[in-house]
Amino acid sequence: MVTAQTPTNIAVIKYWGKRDETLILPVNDSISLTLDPSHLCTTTTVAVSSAFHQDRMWLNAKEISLSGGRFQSCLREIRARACDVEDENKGIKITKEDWAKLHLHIASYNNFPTAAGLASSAAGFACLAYALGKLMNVKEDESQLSAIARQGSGSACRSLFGGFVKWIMGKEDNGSDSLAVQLADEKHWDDLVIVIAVKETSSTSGMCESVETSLLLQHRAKEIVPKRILQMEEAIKNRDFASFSQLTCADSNQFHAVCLDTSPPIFYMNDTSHRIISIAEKWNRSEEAPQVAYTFDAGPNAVLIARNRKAATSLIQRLLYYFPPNSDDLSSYIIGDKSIAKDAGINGIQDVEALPPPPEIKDNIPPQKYKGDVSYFICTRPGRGPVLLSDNSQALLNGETGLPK
Ligand SMILES: Nc1ncnc2c1ncn2[C@@H]1O[C@H](COP(=O)(O)OP(=O)(O)OP(=O)(O)O)[C@@H](O)[C@H]1O
Ligand SMILES: C[C@@](O)(CCOP(=O)(O)OP(=O)(O)O)CC(=O)O
Repeated sequence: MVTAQTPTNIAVIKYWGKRDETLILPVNDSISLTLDPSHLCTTTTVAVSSAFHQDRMWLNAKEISLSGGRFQSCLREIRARACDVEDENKGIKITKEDWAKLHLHIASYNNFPTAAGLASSAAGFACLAYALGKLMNVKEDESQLSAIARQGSGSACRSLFGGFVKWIMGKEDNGSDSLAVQLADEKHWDDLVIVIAVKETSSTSGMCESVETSLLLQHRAKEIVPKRILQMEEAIKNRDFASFSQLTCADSNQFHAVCLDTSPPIFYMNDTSHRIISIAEKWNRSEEAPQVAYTFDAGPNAVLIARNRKAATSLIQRLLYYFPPNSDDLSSYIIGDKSIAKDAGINGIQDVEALPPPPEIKDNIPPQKYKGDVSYFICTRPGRGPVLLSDNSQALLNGETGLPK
């Protein structure tokens, strides 16, 4: 039995469009930032036993079917790379050939909402590939494992590493060169603070329709992204926040423009998303240098990246000014790293009510507030890649029965 923990990630140069739907091969490279797994992560336990009669999986304590093509691809690919496992003390001997006949039990838990626009599929499939790789003594490195996670969900391949990660689209038809590499680890640019404004919605993907109908997508993949990838790599290398912010915002906006250019058009952002963009743009323009970058995936949640802690405290003040909570319970309104709100002088609802309008609001009429339009905020930072949890008390399967605890 093996238990692993894997982070989620947010793309700053987006993946949108596949050239192969089954292998999940993209039409362009993408770059992401891995988020701290102490705030958003998947934990997965995988177990093997000759007493198991079939492959079974439990997600968030409910049994789910493994018959889908994406799960089957991951299981097939990992089994094909399994090696001998021998542990004399535990009396375990499994040969390379045995793995094809043995069945698996898998239990996984996301410490954040599943299928709500927070990239559970990314953390989930990365954790599955990583945990199975360890269980089956797969000798390949994280990049090779990323090519397996990719077949579960494209963005999952980028969760095999911490820090900044690039998914290289690759050229081969069989997908062997479509994998993730680390650009810089999580310590390289650890001033950054991430605030996610969450409005939970179920996610639907219109990626396939975009590929079929959007001319802008073709132009983006061919002409825009290749240059942006180079500029983004340079910005990350130099910790150049002005370029990083400009590229991140422009790429998110272009991805949503592609969605609008799809037939029928796809709208992922809502009024709150648009308001957050305006707040960030207005604030950035009022300062000498950009303080915050924004990016949105296939849903309305805003992912805001502040240049440092000081900017993050100013950001949280602005966000709470415009989007005060519906209830007086701040502890469930700001989750994750609560120290940012404390630094911003926000200890209770009275501090939110006392916040002055942001200085960039020039006219004397206080701007409108949008109470309750954000469900909650998650404060986090750049995070590390997958790890094994060796303490058996953290396992999600019972070692005796092989069933969820
Ligand atoms: N821990 C997990 N282990 C394995 N698979 C998972 C896990 N969590 C989620 N998934 C898979 O991902 C699917 C949800 O992916 P979906 O893309 O709908 O939502 P999301 O990734 O949470 O949000 P979004 O893609 O909009 O950011 C689940 O139905 C399941 O198949
Ligand atoms: C908008 C995105 O978040 C798209 C992510 O798409 P998925 O990885 O969820 O799609 P599949 O490969 O079909 O599983 C941008 C990104 O993460 O790069």
